Amino acid sequence: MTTTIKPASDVLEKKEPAVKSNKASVYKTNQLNLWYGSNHALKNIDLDIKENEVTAIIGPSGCGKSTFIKTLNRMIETIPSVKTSGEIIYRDRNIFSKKYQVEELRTKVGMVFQKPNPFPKSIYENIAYGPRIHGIKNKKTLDEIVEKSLRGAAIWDEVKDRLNENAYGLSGGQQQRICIARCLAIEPDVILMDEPTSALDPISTLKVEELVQNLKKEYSIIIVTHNMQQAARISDKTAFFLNGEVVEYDETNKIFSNPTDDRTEDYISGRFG
Ligand SMILES: Nc1ncnc2c1ncn2[C@@H]1O[C@H](COP(=O)(O)OP(=O)(O)OP(=O)(O)O)[C@@H](O)[C@H]1O
Repeated sequence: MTTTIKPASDVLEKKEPAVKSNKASVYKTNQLNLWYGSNHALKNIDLDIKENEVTAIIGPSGCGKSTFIKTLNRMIETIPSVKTSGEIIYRDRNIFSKKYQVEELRTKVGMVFQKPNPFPKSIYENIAYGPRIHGIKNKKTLDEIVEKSLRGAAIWDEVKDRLNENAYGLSGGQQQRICIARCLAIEPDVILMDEPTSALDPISTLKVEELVQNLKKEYSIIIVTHNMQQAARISDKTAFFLNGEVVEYDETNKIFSNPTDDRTEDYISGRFG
């Protein structure tokens, strides 16, 4: 019997990037580091985040999830002790470049926070506020934007007859969808969500999760969550952060069914965190 010896090129394992996709990138981070004073909170983060997907950021408390997501829209730079190195490329431009105006970035990248934070204004004014700031004054146009945004956030039917009431009179879950509608009103490209359902009851959580799934047809969504079932349910890709590093970044199915790194396995199976 003869044995065929394969050429070395066939035998050597080709090193492929963990996440392959033909979709365009919305964000690419290259060797991103961030320090709060001497605390090295983000370490050499290289992530390629694709458009029209839901990307979940998971990991134990203090691993840098919120820091990372806030860095993506430059919210973090308001903290005086913060220093960064590396690049964040958003649609082909480095957002750390001195020429990049933060206001421009914020029109493209909306953010939804852990606690619903509507303005103490009417439901209508909450949504019309952003477009007004961007110079839209025509009442009919504003009416259309308000309706479209509230429909987009799956809350139109619940509030259409009370648009002039204060948004504070809504439930927490409704307020969070108002905040999402407020975000949609400026027609962003990306929506960043920092634990958007952690203050909500299970039914409101489900509504927001369904909404996120629908929104990815038009937007790219990056969501920080402590809830691993949520990450598994709604995201396409998952990045597992630990001590400021990305341990593993891959298709969500892969991360939750067959992770490559033992630390990912330990975390998702509840052995720590
Ligand atoms: N404003 C700040 N000033 C100084 N250090 C901070 C600040 N915010 C976060 N840190 C530190 O940066 C590290 C990462 O914190 P971060 O809030 O990003 O973690 P996280 O993964 O979002 O945690 P959690 O799940 O508890 O919200 C921690 O060591 C934290 O103490």
